[in-house]
Amino acid sequence: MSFQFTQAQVDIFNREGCLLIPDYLSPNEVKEILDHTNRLIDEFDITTHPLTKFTTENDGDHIGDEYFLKSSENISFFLEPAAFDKDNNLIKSKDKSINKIGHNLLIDEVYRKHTINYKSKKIISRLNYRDPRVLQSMIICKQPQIGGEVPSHQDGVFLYTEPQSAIGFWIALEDCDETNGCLSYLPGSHLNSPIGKRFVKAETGGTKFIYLNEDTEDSYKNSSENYKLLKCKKGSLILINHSVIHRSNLNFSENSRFAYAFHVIEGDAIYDEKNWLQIPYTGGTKFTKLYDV
Ligand SMILES: O=C(O)CCC(=O)C(=O)O
Ligand SMILES: [Fe+2]
Repeated sequence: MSFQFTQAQVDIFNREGCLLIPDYLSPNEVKEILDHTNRLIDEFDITTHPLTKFTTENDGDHIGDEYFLKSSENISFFLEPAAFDKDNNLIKSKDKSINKIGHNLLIDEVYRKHTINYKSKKIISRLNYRDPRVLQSMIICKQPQIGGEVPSHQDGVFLYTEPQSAIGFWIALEDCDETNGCLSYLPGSHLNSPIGKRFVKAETGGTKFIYLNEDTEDSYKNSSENYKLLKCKKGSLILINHSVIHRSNLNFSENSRFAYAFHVIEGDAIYDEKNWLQIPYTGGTKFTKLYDV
């Protein structure tokens, strides 16, 4: 067990808000996740997917909201809007039409073992988490040519705890650079950017934002030359602080940009019922432990 996570890396992460760790996964481990993901995509029946069948008469928004909210407990497939024409016909092959798969991949043994293990335990315990819980897990596809931009944001908006505690583990499954939409971030922005808004369940069903801090909202729009690019090789891990401002560009290359990401929170932080992501369906009251304390 040779994986090291040093105090020097902790210091960079605390200063920058993001940290790149090359070779977190071996080429064989990356291949295992990619092969498995491609198998799931092969088995996925897009013709019966609720979001390919809706028409304006049968309330696609409502079906979409339901499907999204329930994905907290299962393996759901989210489709790339640009894979459809204006009449909602699929214009890309199935494997090129998926935007994201989530949000609880831990029910699958392959994703689970690459999430809960001695390496993530070493990182999270060095960062002084007491009772780390895995809140969500997903494959992000960023398809060639249509994989859209992820606008500037803070993860604490979507994974809101008091005090803030979310941390992203983002693992490149393919090489990433500026042509296929690698991540980029505003160095140190987590140190002076209180969470700008919260993504919550709306009373009427669906989701909405509650605005908290306009200055942070303004700094999301900061000019792109201040963003630092996180170009990396497949197998790299990028840690993302809850408050750091980060984004990714659209993918205008011929290659996809698959990544596996999971987010962890502190189990004893307040996680209230306003948050979009809840686990009412599994009968549990708490998210999965990253490790047994
Ligand atoms: O994969 C991307 O482009 C964005 C990912 C992201 O923002 C995250 O995992 O927090
Ligand atoms: Fe993010």
